[in-house]
Amino acid sequence: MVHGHYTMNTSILVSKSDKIIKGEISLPGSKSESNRALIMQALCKKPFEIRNLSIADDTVTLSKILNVDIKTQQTTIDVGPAGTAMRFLTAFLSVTPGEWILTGTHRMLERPVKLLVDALRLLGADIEYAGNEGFPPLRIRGKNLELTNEISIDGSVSSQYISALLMIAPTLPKGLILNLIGGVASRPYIEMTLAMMAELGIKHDWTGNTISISKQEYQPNDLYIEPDWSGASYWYSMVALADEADIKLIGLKGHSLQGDSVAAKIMENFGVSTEFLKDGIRLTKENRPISVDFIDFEHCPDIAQTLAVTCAALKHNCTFTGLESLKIKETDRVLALQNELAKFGVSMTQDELSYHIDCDSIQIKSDSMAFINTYHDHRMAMAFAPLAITNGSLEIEDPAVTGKSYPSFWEDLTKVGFECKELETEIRN
Ligand SMILES: O=C(O)C1=C[C@@H](OP(=O)(O)O)[C@@H](O)[C@H](O)C1
Ligand SMILES: C=C(OP(=O)(O)O)C(=O)O
Repeated sequence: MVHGHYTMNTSILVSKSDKIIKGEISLPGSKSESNRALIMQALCKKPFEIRNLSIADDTVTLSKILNVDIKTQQTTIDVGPAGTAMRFLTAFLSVTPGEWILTGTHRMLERPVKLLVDALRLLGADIEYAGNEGFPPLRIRGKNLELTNEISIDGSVSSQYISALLMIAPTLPKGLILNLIGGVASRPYIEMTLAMMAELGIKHDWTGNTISISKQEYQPNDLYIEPDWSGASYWYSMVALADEADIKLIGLKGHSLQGDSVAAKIMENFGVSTEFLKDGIRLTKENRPISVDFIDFEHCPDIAQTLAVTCAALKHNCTFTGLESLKIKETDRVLALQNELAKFGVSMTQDELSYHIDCDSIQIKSDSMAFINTYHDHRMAMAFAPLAITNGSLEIEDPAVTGKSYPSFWEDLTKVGFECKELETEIRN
């Protein structure tokens, strides 16, 4: 069985002998909801429980930081590759007494935090760059933030900066008035933050571009974490690529806090029907022509790779927009997609803010054996894996990378008839 502990120098051979997928899958809890719940639990003076907390590496890391490292006053806090942990902790540690160095993986030190640091400094935070200006590592001295209660932030780069500020807002001496300028990217994630805060009694007002939160105490209330819709997107892709499919994803709901639940609507265009059941959702395949040639990912950036590979596998030309934030995630995801799709003769060309997936020179053949590089990005591995259905098999670099959000991914593939064989190889770059 393929599960869990891979070394860096492995790849995985994923094969599928037919185009039929059937089974029941229990996805991990949402990492976004989990990481918010953990921060709010740490900010709440009274205890409460979090049920179905994600098993994602990023969540395990954040939980250990909050429950062990900070409580034992460790100076160096290492978030690894977890972007939400980095951004949420930048704000959290700014109001937590102590002196902290906040750092992460090599890639984390290339992911910008300047807009968030500038905003926190305006509030009175003591943060210095311990490496390059604008990037982690950060030296943070936690204190009361008393300079002002009204600031502006550019909302077009990452919603994580805004979520980070909002979660500490009720604990600030005069609350927070946050003006969003320059647009709002990944908006559903901000709505998720506010909705989860509301579950813990925190009121807010969002009028126009201004979110106001007065000083309030988080009220304890047990939280339930819904399964991960971003992880569900790979199952939608598999169903879209199959000739025959019947997949139940346990626990998912139609009305979700997760913006990536829009996958159900987008994937309808690729012949995937979603039936909402009491205890989950059921995906089935209808063989009909694809009915979409333009998709905007501004508010669901994490499923862009899934859709790019789905289009490539189905030889469907499509235009994507809203990919700006992909360049500052686990890797430059646009570049990574361009490189890996090119291996199949699929191009992804930019025209101002649009990207065209062009499959006219495609070479996906059942006898060709592709090797997919994953660039330390869980979503590269998971987005390409469904291609085993149309390609017969493919080899994917560094299977352990999926642990960031979905550690049981390969094991779940084997449940629906994929063969996943771990291979010892040198990582090919
Ligand atoms: O707040 C969150 O949980 C997230 C917000 C999004 O980031 P951006 O707001 O930077 O797009 C998303 O891509 C990330 O995976 C999780
Ligand atoms: C972008 C992601 O995560 P983060 O920004 O939290 O590292 C992701 O999971 O796709």
